[in-house]
Amino acid sequence: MPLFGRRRDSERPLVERTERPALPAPPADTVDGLRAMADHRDYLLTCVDPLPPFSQQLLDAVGLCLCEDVSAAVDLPGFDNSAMDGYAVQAHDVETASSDTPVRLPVVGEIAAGQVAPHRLSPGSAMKIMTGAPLPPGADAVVPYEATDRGEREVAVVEPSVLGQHVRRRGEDVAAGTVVLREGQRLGPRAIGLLAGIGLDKVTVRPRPRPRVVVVSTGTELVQPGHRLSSDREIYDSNSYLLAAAAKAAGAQVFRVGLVDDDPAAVKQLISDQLVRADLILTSGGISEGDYDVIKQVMPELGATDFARVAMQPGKPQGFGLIGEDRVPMIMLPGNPVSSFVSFEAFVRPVIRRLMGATPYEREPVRCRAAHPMRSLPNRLQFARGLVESDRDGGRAVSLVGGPGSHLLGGLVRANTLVLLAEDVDFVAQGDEVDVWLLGDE
Ligand SMILES: Nc1nc2c(c(=O)[nH]1)N[C@H]1C(S)=C(S)[C@@H](COP(=O)(O)OP(=O)(O)OC[C@H]3O[C@@H](n4cnc5c(N)ncnc54)[C@H](O)[C@@H]3O)O[C@H]1N2
Ligand code: MOO
Repeated sequence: MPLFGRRRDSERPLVERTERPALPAPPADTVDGLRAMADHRDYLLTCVDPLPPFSQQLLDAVGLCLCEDVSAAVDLPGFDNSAMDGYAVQAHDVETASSDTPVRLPVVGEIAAGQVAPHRLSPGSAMKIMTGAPLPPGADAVVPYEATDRGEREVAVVEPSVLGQHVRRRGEDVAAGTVVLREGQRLGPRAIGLLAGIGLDKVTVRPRPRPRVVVVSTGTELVQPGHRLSSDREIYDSNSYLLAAAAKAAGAQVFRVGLVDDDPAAVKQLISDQLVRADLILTSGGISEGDYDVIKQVMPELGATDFARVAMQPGKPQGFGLIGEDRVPMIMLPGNPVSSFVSFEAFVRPVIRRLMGATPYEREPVRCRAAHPMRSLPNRLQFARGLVESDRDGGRAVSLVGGPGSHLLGGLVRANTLVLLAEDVDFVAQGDEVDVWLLGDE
C-alpha cells in the first residue's frame, strides 16, 4: 500500500539482508517443549536497549528525568548585591541613626542593576544603589529608601543599620561546583528555573518523550473500519487499533500504518519503508503455521529473527527480530485479537517501558481470591479474562468473564483483569488465591 505518496513502490529501495550479527541465543524450551513466558519476555528485554539519553531544551525537558548530576558552574548570587533600593553605606557610620538623631552622609554616586560602582565607597559617605546592583567595594550594608529622606546630594538616615543588612552575598544560595540536581530527578518548573539560573539552556534527559512505535496489521481478509465489508469472508481490522491504543497508553508515539495484504513483496516494502521512523515495529498476524503466514516467511530476509512457541494461552506463536541496518526491534504478534492484546501485555509493554528507561518493566501481579472454581490448561500459563470486584469482607475476588477463545474481543472488554493461571496449575478452588494483572491503568 502507498505510504507517503512520494515515490512509486518500484522506486523505493528494499532493505536487503546482508551479513548481519545474529540475535543472541534464544532461551531453551523448558515447558513441555515450549518456551516459558518469562524467559521469552526477559529475552526480548535483553535484545532491546533503552533509547539513548538526549540533550533537550529546557522547556521540552519538563516532566522528564535527568540522566546526569548537574553541578553549578557559577555562584548564585554571582556577586555581592543589594536586596533593596536605597543607599550603600558602611554599617558603623549609621549604627546610631534615628529619626531624632539622623546621620547625614554625602551621596557620592549611583549604581543601577547591571552597572558597576564608579569607585570605592569611602567611610562617611553613601552611594545610591538599586535592587540587584553590585555592592560597591568598601560598602557593607544597604539602607532602604524608607529609612532615609531620599536625598540626592546628601542623605539623612533615620534608622540604624547593621553589618550585612540587605546585602545578598555571593554564593550564599548556590556555591559554584556544588551539585544542584541529581540524576534521575524529574524536572518540574522550579528545577527548570534553577537550571536557567545557573546558565544552562539544555539538559540530558530520558525518556525521549515517546518511543516511536509503528503498528501494522497483516491479512488479506482485513478491511479498514469505516469502510463497507464487501463479502462475508472479510473482517474489520481491530488489531492495529487495539495495539496502537495500547502502545499510546504505555507512553509511545504511535504511527498506525494500518493494513497490508498477505503479499510478501508488499510486506517487505512496507516494513522497509517504516524502519526510518521506528524505535519499535509491531505487527499482528501471519506468524503461525498457515500457508499464508507472510510475516514468518519474509521477515528473516530483512533481519535477524526468532519465531518461538511460548507456553502461554493465548499468545503461543511469537516472533521477534532486529530488522534492517539499524537493527530496529520488531515484535510480531499473533493475529487473534485477544492473543494480540495478551501478547502486548506480556511482551510489548515491558519492551516499550525498557525503551523509555521506565522501571519496573513488567506489571506487578496482585493476589486475589477466586470467586469460583477455575480450570486451567496444564503446561500453559493461561491468561484468563477476569472481573475483579470487592467481596463482602472488603477483600478482592475475581471471576472469569468472556470465555477462553482468543477471538472473543467482545468478552475481553468486559474484563478488568487478566488472571494468570500458572503452567503447573490445572485447577483453582473457590477462595484460593490467584495472581492477576489489573488493567485499570491502560
Ligand atoms: N496449525 C496450526 N494452526 C494454528 C496454530 C498452530 O500452532 N498450528 N496456532 C494458532 C494460534 S494459537 C494462533 S493465536 C493463531 C495465530 O495465527 P497468526 O498469527 O498467523 O494469525 P492469522 O492466521 O493471520 O490470524 C489469526 C486469526 O486472527 C484474525 N486476525 C488477524 N489479524 C487481525 C486483525 N488485524 N484484526 C482482527 N482480526 C485479525 C484472523 O482473521 C484469524 O481469524 O494461529 C492458530 N493457528
Ligand atoms: O494461543 Mo493463540 O495465541 O491464542 O489461540
